[in-house]
Amino acid sequence: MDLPKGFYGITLETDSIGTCKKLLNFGVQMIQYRAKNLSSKQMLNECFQIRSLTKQANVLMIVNDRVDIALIVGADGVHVGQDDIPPSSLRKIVPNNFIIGLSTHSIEQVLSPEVDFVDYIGVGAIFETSTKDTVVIGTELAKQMVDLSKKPAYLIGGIKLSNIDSIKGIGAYGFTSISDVLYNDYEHFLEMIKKWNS
Ligand SMILES: Cc1ncc(COP(=O)(O)OP(=O)(O)O)c(N)n1
Ligand SMILES: Cc1ncsc1CCOP(=O)(O)O
Ligand SMILES: [Mg+2]
Repeated sequence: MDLPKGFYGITLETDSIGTCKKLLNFGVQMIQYRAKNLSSKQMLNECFQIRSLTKQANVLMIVNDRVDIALIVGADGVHVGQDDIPPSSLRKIVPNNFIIGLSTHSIEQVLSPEVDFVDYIGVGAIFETSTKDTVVIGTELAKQMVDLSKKPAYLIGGIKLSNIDSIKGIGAYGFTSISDVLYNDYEHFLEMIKKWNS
């Protein structure tokens, strides 16, 4: 399956199953399981449930950080950060066609040879966010990164209905938004998608 253009969903750690179901009801085509504070056993249990839900819906499932869990549950891919196992090493243990995503925060990271081993990059954080303590790069640097990227880029970080107009000009392949999508209703999500596509 091709990587979906536009929205890429990410679950909320406090209710991974509920937020996965919400994203599925919204019609999201790719969902990342993201939990930073659970035990491996809890994560595995949740990932088995999310694999079953996403499989039924024919939706791509990506696991954040944990390639071991992704492989055990039969997820479609893994998303890693700059301090995780590098994509070139991951490729040695994952099946063919396994999706690998990599977070990037600078031009140097976008031009790194590691990007040759990934299917997409994450670019951010674009704006301030309370979801993660992270560097904020702003829209100008994000545009330069997207322009230089050989791979599809998803924008992330502080993206909301109220600021989505200001990121459209970046020309990214897609975007993700955790809190603004998951703390609001379907109408809000539809408005966001409408603005992104306009
Ligand atoms: C699509 C996407 N882009 C970036 C990230 C952030 O990943 P990372 O830098 O590893 O931070 P954590 O999500 O692990 O806190 C992402 N998860 N997804
Ligand atoms: C995981 C992550 N990586 C960079 S910013 C971020 C959090 C994005 O969450 P929100 O959409 O709620 O700002
Ligand atoms: Mg990570």
